[in-house]
Amino acid sequence: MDEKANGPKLTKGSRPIIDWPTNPMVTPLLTDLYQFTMAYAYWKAGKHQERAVFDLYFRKNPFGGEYTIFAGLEECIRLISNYRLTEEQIDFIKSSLPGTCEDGFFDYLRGLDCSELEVYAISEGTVVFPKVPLLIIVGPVAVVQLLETPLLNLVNFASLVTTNAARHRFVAGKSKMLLEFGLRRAQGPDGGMSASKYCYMGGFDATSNVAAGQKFGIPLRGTHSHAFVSSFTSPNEIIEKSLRSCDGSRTCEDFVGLVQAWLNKLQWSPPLRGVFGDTNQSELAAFASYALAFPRSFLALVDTYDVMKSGIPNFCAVALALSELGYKAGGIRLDSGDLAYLSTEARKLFHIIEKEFNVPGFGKTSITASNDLNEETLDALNKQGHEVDAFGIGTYLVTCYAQAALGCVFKLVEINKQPRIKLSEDVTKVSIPCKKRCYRLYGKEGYPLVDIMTGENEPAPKVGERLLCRHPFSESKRAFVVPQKVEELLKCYWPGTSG
Ligand SMILES: Nc1ncnc2c1ncn2[C@@H]1O[C@H](COP(=O)(O)OP(=O)(O)OP(=O)(O)O)[C@@H](O)[C@H]1O
Ligand SMILES: O=P(O)(O)OC[C@H]1O[C@H](OP(=O)(O)OP(=O)(O)O)[C@H](O)[C@@H]1O
Ligand SMILES: O=C(O)c1cccnc1
Ligand SMILES: [Mg+2]
Repeated sequence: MDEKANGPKLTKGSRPIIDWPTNPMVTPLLTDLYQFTMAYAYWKAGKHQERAVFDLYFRKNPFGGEYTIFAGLEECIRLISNYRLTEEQIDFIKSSLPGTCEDGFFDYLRGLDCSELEVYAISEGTVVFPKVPLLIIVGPVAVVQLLETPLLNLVNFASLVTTNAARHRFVAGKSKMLLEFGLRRAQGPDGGMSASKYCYMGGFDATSNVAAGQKFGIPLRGTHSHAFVSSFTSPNEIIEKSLRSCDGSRTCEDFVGLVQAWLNKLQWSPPLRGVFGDTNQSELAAFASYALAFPRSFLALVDTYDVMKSGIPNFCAVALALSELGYKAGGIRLDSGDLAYLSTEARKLFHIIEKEFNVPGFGKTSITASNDLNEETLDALNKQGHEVDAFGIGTYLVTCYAQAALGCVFKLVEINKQPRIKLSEDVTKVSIPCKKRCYRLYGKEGYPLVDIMTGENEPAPKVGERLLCRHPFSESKRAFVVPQKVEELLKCYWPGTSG
C-alpha cells in the first residue's frame, strides 16, 4: 500500500482523495443484515454515537504454519474514506427492515460517513501473529459495527492468499521464477483478481491474468496451451515460412525447412544417435509456427505427445534454427509426468547440445513446470533434485486449497472508555479487552524477538530496559526481554476528518 498517500502522514481535518475500492461490489451494503438491525437498535437506544474500540485479529496462523502476512489494508481505507450511503441504498435498507423502524434512522444514515473514525493498522505486507490487532477501529459504535463485515471480507482472503504465496516462495527459494496461473480455477472474478494482486504481494514474480496486469501493474507472463499444439496437423500447413534474422541482415525463406534440417542433424549427431526416432510432425509444426510468431521469446509446451521422444527434440530443433538466425529461445514448459526426472533429462540434453553444436548458453535454457503444484510438490521436487527454473501455479495457490479461511474476527474491546470482554469456554476465543498499543521487540542481531500488546496508557517498552512479556492465555509462557530496538506496529491510517 502506498503509505505516503494513505498512511501516517494524514492529519485531522485533511481531506485526501482516495480511490474507491477496486471491486465496485464493495459498498456500504456489502455487509450482513444484522449490522443494520444493530445499527437501528443502537440508534433507537440513543447509543449510536458512543465511542467504541474494535480490534480486528485472527486466532491461529493458517496452513499449520508459524506466520501470517497481513494484506487488504489499502482496500479497507478506500472503503472507509468513501463510505456514504446513496438514496437508493437507503431505500433498500428501509424496505429490508421492519416497517416499524422510525424515519429518523434513515435521516441518520443519510448523513453517515467515517469522518469520526480513527483507524490504526499494521502496515500491509508485514509478518503478523495471532491475537495482535491488525486493525483497531475507534469511532461511533453504530458505524464501526456496520464496517465489521466488509473489513473482515477485505482482510481475510487477502491475508490468507498473500500468506499462501509467501509460503510457496519460501519453499521454491529466492532464485526461482514464480508465476501465478490461477485465474481459471479461482473463486469467481474477484477471487481471481484478488489472488493475482496478493500473490504478487506475497512474492510471486508475475501473473497470467491480463486484467490484473492492467489494473495493478503486475508483470504478465505466459506460454501456450495443449490446444495450440494439437490444433496443427503437419508442417505443410505453414504458409508464411520466412523469418528475418535477429539483426535484420538476412532473411531465411524457409524457416520450417531449416527446422527440419536441424532435427535431422540432432537425430544423427553422435551423442544423440538412437536417443529419439521420428518426432511428432504436427507438434513440430506448432512449435515452428509459434517461433515464427514470437522469434524473440519462443516457448514450447513439450508434453502434448511424448516429452523425451518428441516434445524436447522438436523444441531443440526449432531453438537451434532460431539460434542460427541470431535469436535465443525462451524455453520449455512441462505440464505432466515426473517433473524432477523430466527437467533433469531436459537439462542434460540442453548441455549436450550446447557442447555438440557450440551454442553458448543453450544448457541454461529455461524450464518451466506446472500441473497441480503446491507447497508439498515443490518440497518433494527440491528433495529429489530438479532443474526447473520457473513454476506456474494455479489451483492450490489461488483457492488456498490447504485452508479455506483465515478466520479473522472483529471484537468490541472498549466502549465509552470502559473495557469490554467476550467470554468463552474455549480460552483461545476470549477477547482481550481495552484499547491497545502493540510493539515488535528486536534483539541484538537485529531479528525480531516478540510482539507485545500493552494498554493504551501504559509506558512503551524502552531500548535496553528489561521487560517481562507474558503470553495472554498461557500463564507458564513468559520471558524477560531486553529489546535493542522497539517498533510500534500500529500506525494511524485514518485519523478522521471531522476535526
Ligand atoms: N517428481 C515429483 N515429485 C512429486 N510430485 C510430482 C513430481 N512430478 C510431478 N508431481 C506431481 O504429481 C502429480 C502428477 O499428476 P497426475 O498423477 O495426475 O499425472 P499427470 O502427470 O498429470 O498425468 P496426465 O496429465 O498425463 O494425466 C501432479 O500434482 C504433479 O505436480
Ligand atoms: O495445475 P494448476 O496449478 O491449476 O495450474 C494451471 C493449469 O492450467 C493449465 O492447464 P489446465 O489445468 O487447464 O489443463 P491441463 O490440466 O489439461 O493441463 C496449465 O497447463 C496448468 O496445468
Ligand atoms: O501461460 C501459461 O502457460 C498458462 C496460463 C494459465 C494457466 N496455465 C498456463
Ligand atoms: Mg491441469
